[in-house]
Amino acid sequence: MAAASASKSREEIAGLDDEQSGDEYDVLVIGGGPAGEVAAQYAIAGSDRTAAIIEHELLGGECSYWACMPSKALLRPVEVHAAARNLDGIKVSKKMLPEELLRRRDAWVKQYEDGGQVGWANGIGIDVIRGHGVITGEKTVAVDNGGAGRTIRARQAVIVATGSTPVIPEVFAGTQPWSSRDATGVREIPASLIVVGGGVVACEAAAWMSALGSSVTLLSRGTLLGKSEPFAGKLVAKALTDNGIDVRQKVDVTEVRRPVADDTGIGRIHGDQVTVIAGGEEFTADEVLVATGRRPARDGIGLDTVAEDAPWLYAVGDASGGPALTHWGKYQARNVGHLIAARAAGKAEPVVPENVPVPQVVFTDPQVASVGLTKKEAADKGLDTSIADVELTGVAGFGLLRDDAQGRARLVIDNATDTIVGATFVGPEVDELVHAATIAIVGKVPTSILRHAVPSYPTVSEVWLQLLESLD
Ligand SMILES: Cc1cc2nc3c(=O)[nH]c(=O)nc-3n(C[C@H](O)[C@H](O)[C@H](O)COP(=O)(O)OP(=O)(O)OC[C@H]3O[C@@H](n4cnc5c(N)ncnc54)[C@H](O)[C@@H]3O)c2cc1C
Ligand SMILES: NC(=O)c1ccc[n+]([C@@H]2O[C@H](COP(=O)([O-])OP(=O)(O)OC[C@H]3O[C@@H](n4cnc5c(N)ncnc54)[C@H](O)[C@@H]3O)[C@@H](O)[C@H]2O)c1
Repeated sequence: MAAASASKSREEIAGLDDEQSGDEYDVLVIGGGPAGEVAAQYAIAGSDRTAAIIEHELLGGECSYWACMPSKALLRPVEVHAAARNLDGIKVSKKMLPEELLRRRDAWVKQYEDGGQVGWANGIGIDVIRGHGVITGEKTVAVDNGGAGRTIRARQAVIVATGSTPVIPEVFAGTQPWSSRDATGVREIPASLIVVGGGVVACEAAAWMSALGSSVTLLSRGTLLGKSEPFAGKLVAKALTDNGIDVRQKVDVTEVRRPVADDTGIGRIHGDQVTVIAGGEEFTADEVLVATGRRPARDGIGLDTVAEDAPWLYAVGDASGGPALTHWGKYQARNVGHLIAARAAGKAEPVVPENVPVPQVVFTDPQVASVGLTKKEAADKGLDTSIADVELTGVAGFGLLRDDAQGRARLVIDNATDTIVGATFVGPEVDELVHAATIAIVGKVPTSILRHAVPSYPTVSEVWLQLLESLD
């Protein structure tokens, strides 16, 4: 499943097959993750324009096979198990079933086959071209598929949707640590695992690897989920610790030692025991997962051959450098697709509002569901705000969810407009709560009006009543 050879030079790729260099599409997309797929779809929808997606691995991208889908397929049973273990009237075994969990993961990643996605693309008139795409000049992309190769021209637009790659700090050089692909694609469950990082991948992966039976130590340079409201990281750290994970915060990794093995296949243990020195202490484990962020995959795709502001060149998804989230990439892709379609049809360009808030759900237990600005981000922007804080335990519907339910919610309100600019909910199953806040922010609904949005009893949404009344 490795990428088609990227080792040929751009000149070699460009000259691979002159016979096929007459290929043309209206829209060419490099990278078939969720953002690339949606951009292609919207760019040609309802027209006779043509589009092709160039993909060097699996159509569907990181999200479908190595990120969102497998991680959530693994985390959902963990959450349901915790809920069932904490509900009077239900008795369940303390044990999870690791082999069954991995089978569920395999089903959700379609056994790492992309036939379904290719069928979808072809069904809506998008061609899928296998190979590694490199921009070689104006509106021109060379495709290296390890064989003849092709040079393809775009009549209207080239969209870069190449995703992102993990950032591995220098201290891990030569130690072949696990990346998020190994954690989501786990085949050999290490008896002990060190997770380095305190962001979303680190927290989620610590949770599912612990449920699979690994003894997990999490080493975070800062506090957990440092980009969120501080209470989110605190509640998640407490829950991970209560579940037997050794959480160390504010420790820096200064040294890593490990003899590596020949077999470093995805999800296999990559070598002998690893020793990590962090915060002056020595930690030893069977494997180490590095989850220290990602960067846009923009190297080696020929962007240096063209002006980045060329009017025919677009970027969507993680490759754009915006928030690295599937739903955000798809939102960008819908906007870019609509824009390309409008330009092709000579119609007015669609208007995209400014400051659209970014939502995110971290699928730990408790979950962290947030949108827009944190209290600190609002203060940094110079906004005069009011803060509504509520313990979710005071909400009847929340208490009914499970006997151990703990959580907290916060609204950040801009006093100048009396509208919400940020919201965070932390607790089990709060994921669906956040969209109400997203709608309130996008709709700029004043809190005086929101008071007339009556939540049903006894649902968790009653937290909205308490949040708004706490402002009085
Ligand atoms: C472990 C993990 C869990 C995550 N969970 C969530 C989640 O729950 N919710 C969420 O919103 N986000 C989640 N994310 C983030 C999400 O996966 C990304 O934001 C999303 O995949 C970005 O989509 P994309 O289309 O921009 O890029 P990708 O999904 O990375 O797709 C890019 C595609 O381009 C291809 N490609 C790259 N270069 C070339 C080239 N030169 N030629 C041809 N093809 C190329 C790649 O093979 C790939 O298929 C998670 C990330 C990780 C790591
Ligand atoms: N549920 C979701 O929405 C979801 C799930 C997983 C990933 N993602 C997205 O994928 C992207 C990547 O996730 P991530 O967790 O890798 O990144 P992140 O940016 O969320 O977290 C990176 C973590 O690594 C730490 N770090 C950075 N450099 C370090 C270094 N040199 N040494 C030690 N620690 C270091 C940071 O302090 C931070 O805690 C994010 O944008 C995230 O939002 C989303």
